[in-house]
Amino acid sequence: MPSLLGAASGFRSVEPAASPRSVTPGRQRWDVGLVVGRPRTAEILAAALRHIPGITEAQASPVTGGVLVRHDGRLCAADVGRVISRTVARLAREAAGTGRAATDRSVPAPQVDRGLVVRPVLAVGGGVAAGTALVKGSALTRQLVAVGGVAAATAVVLRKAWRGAAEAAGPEGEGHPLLEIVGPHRPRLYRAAALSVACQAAEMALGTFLGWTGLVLIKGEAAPLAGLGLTTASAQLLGLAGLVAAACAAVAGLSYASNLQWRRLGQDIEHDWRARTYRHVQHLELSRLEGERTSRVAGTLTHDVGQLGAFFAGPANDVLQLGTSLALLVPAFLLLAPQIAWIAFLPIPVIAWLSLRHQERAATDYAATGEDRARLGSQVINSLEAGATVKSFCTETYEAERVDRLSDTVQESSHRTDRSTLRHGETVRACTTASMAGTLLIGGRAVLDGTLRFEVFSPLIGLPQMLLMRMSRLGGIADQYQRTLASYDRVQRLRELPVETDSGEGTLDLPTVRGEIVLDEVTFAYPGRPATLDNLSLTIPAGQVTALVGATGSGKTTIAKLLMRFQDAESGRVLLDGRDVQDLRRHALRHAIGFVAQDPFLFDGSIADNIRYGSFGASDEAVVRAAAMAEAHTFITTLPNGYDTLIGERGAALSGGQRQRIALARAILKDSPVVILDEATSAVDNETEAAIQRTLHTFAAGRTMIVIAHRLSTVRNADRIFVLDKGGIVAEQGTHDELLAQHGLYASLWQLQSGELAA
Ligand SMILES: Nc1ncnc2c1ncn2[C@@H]1O[C@H](COP(=O)(O)OP(=O)(O)OP(=O)(O)O)[C@@H](O)[C@H]1O
Repeated sequence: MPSLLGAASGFRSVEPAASPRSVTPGRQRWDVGLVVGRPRTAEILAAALRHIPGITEAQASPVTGGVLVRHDGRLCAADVGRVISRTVARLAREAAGTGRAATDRSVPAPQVDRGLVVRPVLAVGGGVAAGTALVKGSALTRQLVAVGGVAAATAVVLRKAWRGAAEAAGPEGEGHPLLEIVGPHRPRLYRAAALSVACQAAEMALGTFLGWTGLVLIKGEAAPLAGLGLTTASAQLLGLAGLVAAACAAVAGLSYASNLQWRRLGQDIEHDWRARTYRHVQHLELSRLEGERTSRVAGTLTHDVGQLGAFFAGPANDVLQLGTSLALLVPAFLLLAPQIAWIAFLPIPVIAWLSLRHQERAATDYAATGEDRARLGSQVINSLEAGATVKSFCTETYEAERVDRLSDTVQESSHRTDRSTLRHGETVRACTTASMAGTLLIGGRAVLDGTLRFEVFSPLIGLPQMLLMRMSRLGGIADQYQRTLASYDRVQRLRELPVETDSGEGTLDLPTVRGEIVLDEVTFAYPGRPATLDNLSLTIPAGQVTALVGATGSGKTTIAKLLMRFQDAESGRVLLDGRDVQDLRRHALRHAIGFVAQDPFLFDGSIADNIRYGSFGASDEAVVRAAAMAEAHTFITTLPNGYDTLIGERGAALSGGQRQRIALARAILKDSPVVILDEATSAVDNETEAAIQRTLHTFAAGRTMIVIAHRLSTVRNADRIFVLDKGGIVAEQGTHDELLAQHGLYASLWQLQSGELAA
């Protein structure tokens, strides 16, 4: 284990706070305040957790303080919790400073930062020089030293902010998170930036022309215009009218063009990230996808991705305009009125420092608010989807209270964030106002003293005000920046989930697939659960109907999942026509298998669209044929719009049996050599099921069909029946008659069910 001292240097007091955010089988999310803003600490915590046997993956985010841990069956949820708490506590203790050196070789030893030596020397040298200049120098030198001090402070603060954000992007980051967000759209970013700079310059010019106009009215002339040959006051006013009109037009045109570019950039970024992230989500391993809350994933794809674009559509433009104002104004002031430059720009480092501090403090709040919102969204969707269950149990009030409680939590965390954001905004505003007053007073005194000419001071009064007004928006910008980083972190976490990859490149020629399936000593366990299948071996012959029946939870569906590679066996092999399914491309394998799940999913659309799903080129006739085979045609034709009937979300406008028949028709239309029907007709009546079996008899010819069912009448005609018991053990096998003759589990189940039927 590493000594954690190096990572945590710089802590004064550290609370070992670690609280669980969500715990699901095999996966936990925790909030660890200790790592917020401390990338190296986060790195070491993750490395330490990864060392623990049973923990398969650990990530810690220095932006949000979120720690994600995945573990296998060796650790139960409580063990993982204890391990995280203990590790965080140890990290905190070592952070407090034991004086021991880092010992873990897995974590790189801290590099000696040359800057740590050079920077203090420069700072002391600069300080001595500045002090001497202030004591012994002329008035002008003193002013210049003050301006230099302001500029240096600004540079230090901004540099720290930029580096802090870049470090927060993590060691794998290509650069600053904002540049990573922009990605391939940098050309548009540069175009938008150039237009903003031009627009800002035009605005400054406009401000100057207006200042000159005031000067002409008060003093009778503006010296710079006299140099252009405009000697009389009226000629100067006329010239200024033209200049102001031209500057106004330039500002309007450039502002329109730059805003358009920024907005386009925001939309491009949003579209790009959404498309890329959604594509990634579509290719996630099914087990990973099932481990994530749907509403959380949906929230990331909508709200968080939207936030990435929104930052560039608005605040990024503001930052650039601010930068341009600074770049133009600072030299102008230094050149024309160095006496008042320091007071005009004093708020800049102060505001930048305040913004930075606000950003650090708000990071955790934003992450927490985001999580609370995700939980609320998930609960709302769950409650709405469970409408019938809620009403049947009369739990409307209970559900409303659950949402109320979560909403209260969101409200509280939002209040906290809002309070600190507003406090920050108002502090910034107070600083800018104080500076404006200071510029007027000190500049005015300099004019009265005769050390500053009124003609010079007058046009300059308005310009810093423009800048400082803009600076008052820094609070909002820092707020948006923080939200954007938090959103980016959530998007990245989603994109870090592993996608399905093909370990083998094997393809299948569908017409030649016979469909023999062999499970050879297969063992499989879901994360954090005991083994579902324990050394299971069975052979499903090609071209026959094989049934899997048995106790609920005995692993029948799991066998189907292993065959389709929704999950992979821990040991043993699953073979299709003698080839290990892991050597085949997943798409090739899945094209060869038609699957009707226990709870089939129907999309919001027409019946025809749903049957055609996955076989998009199928003709109308083929759709009708498949529906007829699934005994669905008759009920479909009785609907007012027939095959064009819209069935609502998840097929809500159909009965359970009708939904199953649509799903069956979809699998029939796929026309694959292997078909798995997992309780595919459990919701249809006996008569319809008998009819389906008659038609499926023709369909099954030459295919391998696996039928999973609890209702034994569904499987009695199967060529072979496997009776599974708990732990995925084959308790009995044979035909219906053979199994009855064995007087075992199957026979007693049959007696029970046929007795029920007869009763
Ligand atoms: N995604 C999952 N994560 C964790 N455990 C799971 C998951 N899916 C299934 N299980 C567990 O695996 C075991 C086998 O489930 P499976 O669905 O294969 O059983 P089954 O025989 O098809 O049951 P049934 O007849 O009720 O449909 C059960 O104990 C179940 O709780």
